[in-house]
Amino acid sequence: MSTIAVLGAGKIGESLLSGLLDAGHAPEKLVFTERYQQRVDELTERYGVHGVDVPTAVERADVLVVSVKPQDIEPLLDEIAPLVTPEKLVVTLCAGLPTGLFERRFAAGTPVVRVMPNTPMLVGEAMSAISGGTHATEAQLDTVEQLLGSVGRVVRVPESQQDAVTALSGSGPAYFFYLVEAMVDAGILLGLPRSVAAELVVQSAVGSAAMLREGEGHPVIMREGVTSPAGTTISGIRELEKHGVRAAMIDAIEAAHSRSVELGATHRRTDE
Ligand SMILES: NC(=O)C1=CN([C@@H]2O[C@H](COP(=O)(O)OP(=O)(O)OC[C@H]3O[C@@H](n4cnc5c(N)ncnc54)[C@H](OP(=O)(O)O)[C@@H]3O)[C@@H](O)[C@H]2O)C=CC1
Ligand SMILES: O=C(O)[C@@H]1CCC=N1
Repeated sequence: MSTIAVLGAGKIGESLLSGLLDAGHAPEKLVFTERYQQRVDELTERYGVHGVDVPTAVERADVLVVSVKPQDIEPLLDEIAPLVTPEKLVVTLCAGLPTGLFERRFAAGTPVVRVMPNTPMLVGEAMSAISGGTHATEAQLDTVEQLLGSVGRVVRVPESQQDAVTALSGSGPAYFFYLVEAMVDAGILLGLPRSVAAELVVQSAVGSAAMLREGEGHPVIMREGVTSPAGTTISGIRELEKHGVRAAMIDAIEAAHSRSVELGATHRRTDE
C-alpha cells in the first residue's frame, strides 16, 4: 500500500482522506499538510491522520497529492520542488493547471498525473478523470486509477479534455445541489415543511440517479415515462423550456470550462 501525502487538506483533500479511510486505507499510510495548526488539529481529531510539515510529507510519501487552490500553487511549488525526486509520483487535483507546469518545476523525469475528481469522494461515489503527463508510466496511471477507484469511478482522458471534465463532473455536484435547493424552495412555496420537502427531493434525486446508473434507458426516455399526456409534468417542463433552463445549463458549463482554461493560462503566463 502506497503512503499518500495530501498537500492542502481543504474540501477536496479532506474528501480524499475520508474516502480512502472508508475504503480501508491504513491511517498510518496517510499524511497531510495544512497551513494552520487549527485545521491540522481538526482533521487529526476527525480522522486520526497526522498533519506533518512539507519535508516530512515528501520524505514519507510515495504519492504526493497536490490539492491547494490554483491561486496558491506557486508558494507550494517553491516549497516542494527542491525536495521532490523522480521516484515520487505527483498527482495534481488543481483545476486548470497543466502537468507541464509541475514538470518544469520538478527534477527531470518526475512523473505527474493530472486528476479531476469531485466531492462525492466523501461517500465513495467520486467521478475522477485522470491524464498522465510526459513522464508518467502506464504502471503509475494504474496506481492512480486504483487509488481513486477505491473512492468512486475513474476514466482516463487525454489531458486536452481536462478543462471540459472540470466543468462537467468536477463542478457538476454543485449544479445538482443547486437544483435540489431550488426544488426544496418550491416545496416550501407550496406549503410543505422544509424537512418533508428535502426528503421528497433528495430521495427523488437518489432514485433518478439509480435509474440512470442502472441503465434503465436514455434520460429522454425516462423523462417521457414521467410525463403523462395532459398531466402535471408537461406543465412543469413547459415552464423549464420557457425559462431556457437547458440553454442556461449549457452556458453554465461552458463558462466553467472557460474559467478552467483561464486558470491554466494565467499560470502558463507567470511560469514562462
Ligand atoms: N472542491 C472541489 O469540489 C474540487 C476541487 N478541486 C481542486 O482541488 C484544489 C483544492 O480545492 P478545494 O479543496 O475546494 O480548496 P480549499 O481551499 O478548500 O483547500 C485547499 C487547502 O489547502 C490549504 N493550503 C493552501 N496553501 C497551502 C500550502 N502551501 N500548504 C498546505 N496547505 C495549503 C488551504 O488552506 P487555507 O484555507 O488556510 O488557505 C486549504 O485548506 C483546487 O485546485 C481545486 O481546483 C478539484 C476537484 C473538485
Ligand atoms: O470550483 C472549482 O474551481 C473547483 C474545481 C472543480 C470543482 N471545484
